[in-house]
Amino acid sequence: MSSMAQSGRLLDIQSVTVEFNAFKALDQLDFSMAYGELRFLIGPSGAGKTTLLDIITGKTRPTHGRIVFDGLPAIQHLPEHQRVRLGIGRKFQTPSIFGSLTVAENLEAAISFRDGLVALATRASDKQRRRVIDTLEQIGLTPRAQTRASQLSHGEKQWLEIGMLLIQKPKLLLLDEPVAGMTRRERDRTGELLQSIAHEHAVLVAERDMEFVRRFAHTVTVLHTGKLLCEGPVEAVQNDPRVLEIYLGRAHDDAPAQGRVHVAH
Ligand SMILES: Nc1ncnc2c1ncn2[C@@H]1O[C@H](COP(=O)(O)OP(=O)(O)OP(=O)(O)O)[C@@H](O)[C@H]1O
Repeated sequence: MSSMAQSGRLLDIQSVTVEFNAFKALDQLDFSMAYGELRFLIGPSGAGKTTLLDIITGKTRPTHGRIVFDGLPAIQHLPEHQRVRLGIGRKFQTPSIFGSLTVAENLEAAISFRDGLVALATRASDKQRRRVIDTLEQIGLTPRAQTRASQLSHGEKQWLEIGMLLIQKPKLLLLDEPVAGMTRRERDRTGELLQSIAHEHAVLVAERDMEFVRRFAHTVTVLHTGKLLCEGPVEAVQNDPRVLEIYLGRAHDDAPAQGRVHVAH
């Protein structure tokens, strides 16, 4: 077992800076996550949340700094597809599912994505079928297994895509605003799903919906101007004077500021 694995750290971002021309979207950022941890990432618009996800997946390369993942000392040099193979999965806001295939067929197709193969033409093995059945159960879409993906509701499409990532067994799952556009009921089910998949997979969620964060987060990291402003349990973070200050006075939907901090559950 590697020393990273022994230390319990899956991801260790060390002093990472991302410059766009002279502008620093991330500024000497240190950030780490443990194996199987569920972490929420918040911060005002432009704080660097998406850029942080981008440097983990390899979409953006850091100007300076190092990224250690699962014991590998310098993954910042690796291209995106190699990071997928290491176990880094990402879900974007717009689902990338195959509308003409059924839910089960989408999951079958996803099994092979991580290895860079297309298995649509090949028949699923018993083991793969078992994985499809288990994943359907996990994402709550067993009754929809034979439904064409194009017929699913917005929330169901999002869960299917999460399932398509889970079936690839990522060590780290990155989600960008997973509950955007969802109904209250769908948001609740998504929160429960995220909590149920953590432990087996580490999950990092960039989120603006503060009510959702308050309900489902344990540990929260707050970014501001590309730096880590504070980190800790959600109750402490939402009352931290530095956090209140960056959101105060902003007529912003994502403000966790006064009067909105203590939302009844
Ligand atoms: N490719 C790019 N070129 C130039 N500037 C960029 C680029 N990508 C991001 N930025 C800038 O970097 C800063 C951080 O952007 P980022 O998208 O990471 O913030 P964010 O916290 O995700 O914001 P939001 O909540 O609005 O999505 C912003 O000021 C943005 O304009």
